[in-house]
Formats: sequence, C-alpha cells, structure tokens
Amino acid sequence: MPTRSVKSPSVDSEVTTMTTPEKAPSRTVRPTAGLGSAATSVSAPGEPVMDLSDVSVFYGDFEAVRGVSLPIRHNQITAMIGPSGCGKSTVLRSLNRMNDLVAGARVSGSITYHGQDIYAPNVDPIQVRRHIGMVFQKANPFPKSIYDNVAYGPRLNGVKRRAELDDIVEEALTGAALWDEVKDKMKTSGLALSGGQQQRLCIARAIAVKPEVILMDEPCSALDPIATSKVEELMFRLAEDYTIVIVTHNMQQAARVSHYTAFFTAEVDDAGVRHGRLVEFDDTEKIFTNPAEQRTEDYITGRFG
Ligand SMILES: Nc1ncnc2c1ncn2[C@@H]1O[C@H](COP(=O)(O)OP(=O)(O)OP(=O)(O)O)[C@@H](O)[C@H]1O
Repeated sequence: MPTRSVKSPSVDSEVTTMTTPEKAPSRTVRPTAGLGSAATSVSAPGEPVMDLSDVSVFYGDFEAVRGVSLPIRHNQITAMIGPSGCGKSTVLRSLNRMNDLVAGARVSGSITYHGQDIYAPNVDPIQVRRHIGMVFQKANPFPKSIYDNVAYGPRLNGVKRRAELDDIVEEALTGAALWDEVKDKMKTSGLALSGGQQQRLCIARAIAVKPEVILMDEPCSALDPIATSKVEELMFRLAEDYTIVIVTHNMQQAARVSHYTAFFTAEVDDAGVRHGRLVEFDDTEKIFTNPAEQRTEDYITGRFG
C-alpha cells in the first residue's frame, strides 16, 4: 500500500498511523487544513469515504444537476453513466471542488469526505484536491520531462530531497504500470509518449501526491482498445489502494470495471429546462442485470440515450 505521505509547508501537518483491516499500518504525514480529522480518517473497504446528500449543481441560474444522493465507497470503483448532458462530469467535478474554477458554478446540498463537508468555509479546496485527485478525459502532461511531470505535485508539497523524489517518482510510475516502459527515459518529454502512455503518466502524476480518492473523467475516451484495456487493468489494481470514481460513456467499460454504478439522465421540467437527475445507484451487477427502474433498463439495453 502506498504510504500516504503528503507534506505541505503552508498548512498544519499531523502525524498519524493509517491502517485498514487487510493492510499493514503505514506511518503517514498528511495535511489537514480545514479537513480536520477527515484527512486522517480510515475506512474499511466498502465503507463510504464520501457521501453526497441532495446535491444540486448550478451554473449561474441554470440547475444542471438536481438532488443527487449517493455514497462513494472505500477501495471500490464507482461508475457514473448516462446520456450526454445529464451532468455526470458536473457531479464528478463537484467531488473535489473543480467546479470552483468555473465562474458562476455553485453547489447546494452536502458533499462530505470522512464526514467533513468539503464545501465548509474553513476547508481549503487545494487540500480537498490533494486528497481527491483527478484524471481528465484528454491526457494532459505538462511540457516537461516524464520525471518532472510526476515530481511536480510532490515538489509543490515541499519534497526537495532528490532521493525521496526519486522514490516517489518510481513508486508512482510503477503504480501506474508505466515504470518498465519509461525507466530509461526519465528526461524525455511527457509529450513524446503515446496517448495511452500519456494517460498513465497523468495517473502517475495524480497518485504521486497520494490522494485517497481518484476521479476519472472519461479516461479512455481518447485511447485505442489496447491502451484502454491497459488503463482498465490499471484501475483494478489501483482500487486495491485507492477509491475510484469514473465517468464513462462506455457501458461495457462500466460493467467491466466498476463495483457500483450510478445511472443519470436528464429530465425536462415544466419550463422546458433539462436537469440532470440520478435515476438509480446500485451494485453494478444489479444495474446491468436487474435494474429497479425502467429508464435504467431502457438505457443499458440501448433503447434510449
Ligand atoms: N461550465 C459550464 N457552464 C455552463 N453550463 C455547463 C458547464 N459545464 C456543463 N454545463 C451544462 O451542464 C449540463 C451537464 O453537463 P455535463 O458536462 O456535466 O454532462 P455530462 O453528462 O458529463 O455530458 P457528456 O457525457 O456529454 O460529457 C449540460 O447542460 C451542460 O451544457
């Protein structure tokens, strides 16, 4: 298990011992600013790490998504599926306050991380994103060397010693199943890698700062089938150490990789405005074999969407 050692000179740090039932304890230094004990809490696999309760997300006056409630469970992969525009990415981005970066975006309801409201006034969004990382649809390596891409976050967090950085970079690239392919070209630009390698580099960059939760927004949509299956295999392995939430258009992918599935759709209100709604959240197997809602069945059998 990776030691979740994140250090920031700018925030109060706290030393704690993290343990999960099936894993050895590891000594950990993690920033807590605003997240309080949430930053050091530990969940057993399957327990909720995050909880969404009656979450609505607005862009200005437009309520893009309305009234979403669901848990995000520890060491599990949760997939968000549904037709275009139903608000999957909007909900995903609200989980680590990425929507804060969009002018006019606002969240109502509550989103907690280990019981702490991540939108509480004392919570630093940078700290939230350190615990809840993100991998985007299009691989977006920095125009820097492979090494510097992965070392970027740890350096920002105050890690300076070369030997320590070397270890972090190797561990992250190994965790992202990329080390063997790039270990002899650390100085090569991240942009010189193939699309699939670039996406794994971005995953390495995300895990280098030891988040607990990784949000993935369509991480395979720009990849060919071979690169896609590598990233899917990687997700399985990552779920041993991380909690993953993935937005995907690909229902087969959701069925293959996830433990839980949230099916969203867009409903049109009396004024003719479309709002994203969560139709059903359940075990992936249940959603794909015996969904409770007709709309879910219609979507997964290709009758609409
Ligand atoms: N930055 C933004 N400003 C205004 N409206 C936005 C913004 N981002 C998304 N929306 C709107 O919010 C709604 C939900 O969009 P979102 O991208 O979350 O849906 P999605 O289900 O992820 O779609 P897709 O599958 O096509 O990516 C849409 O009506 C979209 O136009």
